[in-house]
Amino acid sequence: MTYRLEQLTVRHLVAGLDAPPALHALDLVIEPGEQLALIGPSGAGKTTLLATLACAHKPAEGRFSVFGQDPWALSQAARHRLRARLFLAPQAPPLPPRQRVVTTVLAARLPHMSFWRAFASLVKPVDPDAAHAALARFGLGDKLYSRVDRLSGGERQRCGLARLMLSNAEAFLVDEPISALDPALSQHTLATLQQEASERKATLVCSLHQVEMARAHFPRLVGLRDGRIVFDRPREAVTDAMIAALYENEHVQPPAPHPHDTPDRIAVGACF
Ligand SMILES: Nc1ncnc2c1ncn2[C@@H]1O[C@H](COP(=O)(O)OP(=O)(O)OP(=O)(O)O)[C@@H](O)[C@H]1O
Repeated sequence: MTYRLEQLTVRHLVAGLDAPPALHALDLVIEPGEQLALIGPSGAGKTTLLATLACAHKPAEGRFSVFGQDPWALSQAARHRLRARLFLAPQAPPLPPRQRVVTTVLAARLPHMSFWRAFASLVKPVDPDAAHAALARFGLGDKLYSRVDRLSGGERQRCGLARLMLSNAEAFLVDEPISALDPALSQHTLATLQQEASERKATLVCSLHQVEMARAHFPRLVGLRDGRIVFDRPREAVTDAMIAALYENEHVQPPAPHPHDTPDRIAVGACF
């Protein structure tokens, strides 16, 4: 299996001290090639869970295995090798602003290169065709030689996903990949990610705020709230009532009308 979490609790460090748990006693098993969406309100723990699956957070309690190994029982070098089999795509990828897109995308291959080849590739991209092909899958083929800081937020997000295409990862951990995209691009982007994962038989775990997209695209939905798994079901078994309960009381109240925005005032204003 790809992941096994048993009673896993994760805390962030705040000012050097343990904060209250961001994830509480999670039990989760993810098989190779599975595609699942993490949904839940803001602060539910989706990003923390993805980072934990990427071996970026050491759990405080419980048992955790990736490809049958406990990463935190391994040497640092072995854990590094294990991490190279995983790819975490953050919502806002930290891409070097002054770099060309081609160099940034090809950086996905750095963990698998020798030091000198990696160094040389930073000076002169070694395989621009591969970078172009990966970018083209997200509609960004024409941005190959653009500077990263000239990309829009949505383009930067897709640039991060193009990196994923060039990695050798066996598990894709993708955090809100469509948060900066319009509906048509969102559909295309999710379909591209899912197709790549299927072809490689890679595991795909994707957090989404767009619940209907999650229900439409993913066969398994995991609902998180307050750091706990509220449900973990095939999509057919997830009802509207379960979704409503997951997000209950999470709606932000609309702001009170401004005293000057009364209909009278608007009508008067409209005369000018
Ligand atoms: N670096 C951090 N340091 C301290 N606490 C953190 C840190 N990152 C997240 N948290 C806390 O952990 C909890 C889970 O946050 P997380 O970012 O995982 O939620 P999320 O479901 O991804 O939220 P969103 O949908 O808003 O991105 C929250 O209470 C959050 O305040």
